[in-house]
Amino acid sequence: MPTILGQNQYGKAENRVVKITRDGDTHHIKDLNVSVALSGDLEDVHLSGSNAHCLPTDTTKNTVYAFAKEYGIESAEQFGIHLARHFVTSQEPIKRARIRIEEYAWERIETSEANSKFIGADDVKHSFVRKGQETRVSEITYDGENWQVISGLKDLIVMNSTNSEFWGYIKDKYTTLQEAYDRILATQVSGRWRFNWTDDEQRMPNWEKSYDQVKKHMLQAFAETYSLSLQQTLYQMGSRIINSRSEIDEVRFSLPNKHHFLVDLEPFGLKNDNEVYYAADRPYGLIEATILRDGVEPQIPVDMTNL
Ligand SMILES: O=c1[nH]c(=O)c2[nH]c(=O)[nH]c2[nH]1
Repeated sequence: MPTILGQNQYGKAENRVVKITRDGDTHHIKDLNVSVALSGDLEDVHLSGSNAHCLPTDTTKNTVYAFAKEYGIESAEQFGIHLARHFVTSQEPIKRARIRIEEYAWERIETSEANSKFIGADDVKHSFVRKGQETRVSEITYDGENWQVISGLKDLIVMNSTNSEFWGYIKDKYTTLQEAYDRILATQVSGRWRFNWTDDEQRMPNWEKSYDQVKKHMLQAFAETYSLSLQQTLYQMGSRIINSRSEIDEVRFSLPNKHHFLVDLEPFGLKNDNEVYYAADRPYGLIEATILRDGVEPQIPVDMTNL
């Protein structure tokens, strides 16, 4: 039976591009997920195996990253218009380009009072929390005598666009990681904290206020820590909570290291001055630890995902 080729399109989907614009020590983020779909005179590619009309999907990916550097990302729409026009006007066989973009919005983390005196500003100029609510979780257990209350959150995404280094680690024959003296540090916080309240109904913590304060201290510690590893940042976040909230004795964090790799733009004659990053989703480093008030026994389960 004869067959014909119907509608077809191709391109690289979900190019995760993060552009940091540095205005002195004030940084701005644009964080996009860009999908390219091209169509045109592509019958031969499908029917005869000739790739003479095929602009590789790999090239469409490189174009997204190179354009982020060359033209910047003013808005998703402007960036999409630029890309679509480029593909259609620069390659004869390409007649139509569809650029789909998801944008993730970030807002600045407000600084603590002590730090604002120190830096003379109300927010940390390179620390961001992704917009959109985290999920708040809690687990309450009662055995007829004692209560155990564990609260927490998941999917709180944060980023420092500077003040993060990672070097001085073990190097064996499988180590290829380059030491980093100025990298992006980003994570999706999953945290649980245990209250020391067990039975006194008169002295119950104010759960709502406690949650807001814990989240605030956690974010401030993330923003204000000059990080030599995510492990060190995690410990600072936990101890800031224990030290500022007397109702909490134990904190556990599970922090995926959301890697941002600098894109090599040299092949296109462009210098990437810590501006354009590829935001990888997997694999990721996973850093987990419990921080305890001195003298207390750990009770938060190690595998928090069941919580
Ligand atoms: O903060 C980090 N901690 C690590 O243990 C680690 N390992 C790695 O490859 N990168 C990083 N970053």
